[in-house]
Amino acid sequence: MSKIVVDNLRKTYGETVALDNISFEVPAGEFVIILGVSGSGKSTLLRCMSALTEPTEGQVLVDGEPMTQPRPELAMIFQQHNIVGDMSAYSNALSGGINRCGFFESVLQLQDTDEKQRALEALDTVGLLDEAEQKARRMSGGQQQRVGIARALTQLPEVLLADEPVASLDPGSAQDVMQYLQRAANERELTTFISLHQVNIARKYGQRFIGLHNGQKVFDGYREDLTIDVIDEIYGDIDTEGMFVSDDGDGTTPQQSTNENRETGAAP
Ligand SMILES: Nc1ncnc2c1ncn2[C@@H]1O[C@H](COP(=O)(O)OP(=O)(O)OP(=O)(O)O)[C@@H](O)[C@H]1O
Repeated sequence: MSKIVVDNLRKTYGETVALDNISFEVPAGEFVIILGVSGSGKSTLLRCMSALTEPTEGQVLVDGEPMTQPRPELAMIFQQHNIVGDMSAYSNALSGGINRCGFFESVLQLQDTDEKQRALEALDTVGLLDEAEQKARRMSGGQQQRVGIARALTQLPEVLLADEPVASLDPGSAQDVMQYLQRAANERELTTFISLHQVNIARKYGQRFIGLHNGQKVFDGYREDLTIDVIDEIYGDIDTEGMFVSDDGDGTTPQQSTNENRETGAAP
């Protein structure tokens, strides 16, 4: 588990201000959702946190250490999961340990038993142990994303950063992937950051929420504070109606219940 400090992070691309002096602290083990519309700066924030992108100003500290280059303790999961289709789920998961063994050792799968055990445990965490030998390209989009999560877990990270991990999935697969991310974070006590644009999924799984709008942090709080007014501020002029429509199990949308709760004064 690692504590994260984001300190006055600013990133510009020419005239475009992708991140505008973002600061927050996240204690070890928290499950954080970064919310915002396309272009609000979510990917840039995650990329700066993992040192894949160099900030223009400011810094990210992991347990007090500035992030100046990518480190294996921080694993990144992408929307397009970047797994190798011709390799099995197991081989993809095993490749997450490449930082601990040499390139050729990894390509030739000469890892030791511990490494192989880690890959199998990671597949187990994401519910794919029975599919370990399945070629990744024969798997569904949701399963492929879970292979991507297993590969990240084999890295043995302390921090998991997932950039829109469910954006290209159908609603059912999106819920599955979120459940497995939550399970992985809980079982392995990971500090977790997931960027999403779907409010309903964010509310269902998030513990803490950071809202970005035009590169600025407009919200930082917990579920009970994520009111409809806050959501309006994060999403601006965009109609959020469609972002709430999904299977949450009780037949009401979070937007409805938030409105109802506001009227009755109850917590959402
Ligand atoms: N490499 C880059 N070069 C130039 N501009 C960029 C680059 N990366 C991001 N931007 C700009 O920075 C702003 C924030 O982009 P970013 O991708 O971080 O947003 P986002 O919320 O992740 O959006 P999306 O969900 O569409 O990826 C946007 O205006 C985007 O066009």
